[in-house]
Amino acid sequence: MIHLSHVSKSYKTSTRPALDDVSIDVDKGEFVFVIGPSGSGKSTFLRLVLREDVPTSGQIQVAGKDLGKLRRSKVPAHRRRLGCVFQDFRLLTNKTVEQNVGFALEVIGRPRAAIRKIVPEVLELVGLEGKARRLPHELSGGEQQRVAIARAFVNRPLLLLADEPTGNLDPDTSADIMLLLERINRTGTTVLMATHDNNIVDSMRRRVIELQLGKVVRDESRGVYGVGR
Ligand SMILES: Nc1ncnc2c1ncn2[C@@H]1O[C@H](COP(=O)(O)OP(=O)(O)OP(=O)(O)O)[C@@H](O)[C@H]1O
Repeated sequence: MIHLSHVSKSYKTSTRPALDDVSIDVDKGEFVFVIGPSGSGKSTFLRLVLREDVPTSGQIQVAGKDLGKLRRSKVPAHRRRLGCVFQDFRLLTNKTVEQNVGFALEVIGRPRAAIRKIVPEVLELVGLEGKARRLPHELSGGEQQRVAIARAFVNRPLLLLADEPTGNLDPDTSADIMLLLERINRTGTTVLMATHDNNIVDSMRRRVIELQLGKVVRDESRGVYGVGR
């Protein structure tokens, strides 16, 4: 699903590379945590997979596509095949829950009748039935993240990228969000999640890729966050 081969990324204004000769393979259906201290390159990794930025050297393939060969005009289509969830939810504040989710279908040209059918199904999946008409500010943080997950998942993406999705949530709400991401993973969607949350990583025992100063220092199946961090 994701294949990185000797990928390095240097930002113009930085002295050391944000990613330094990183080679990683993630298979379809895996659930992978990307951990590491602040500045270790986690977000950079996710941004390269999303093709929000390009590597300085090395090759990246996502879902069979070589991103280095992807024409600029095909980048939006590539991004739409992936789902993304962020720490700060990034909902459209003036749109209701159902409009936020429906919008993801509108932009890919799904007919109105299909949108009317699919949106309630996805809202039920994330446990937000009954809240479709609310605006984001009328929801708790955990509910807002559920909307963001519903929006990311409504196109049934092959891959869901989550950058610190529980970063703004309390432990109980975070655990609920993780149950939801697990459920999405069980549908066959590959999940790649950057996190600082040691409790979540330790309780889920999934693959852990640890970055330090832009290098992979650990890649373990059924890993833990690590001692003393
Ligand atoms: N747009 C940018 N321009 C210059 N340097 C950048 C840019 N984005 C990130 N960096 C640098 O690249 C390195 C990796 O940053 P990145 O955001 O990928 O780390 P991270 O592991 O996601 O950190 P955090 O956990 O704090 O989100 C850092 O040294 C950072 O300062």
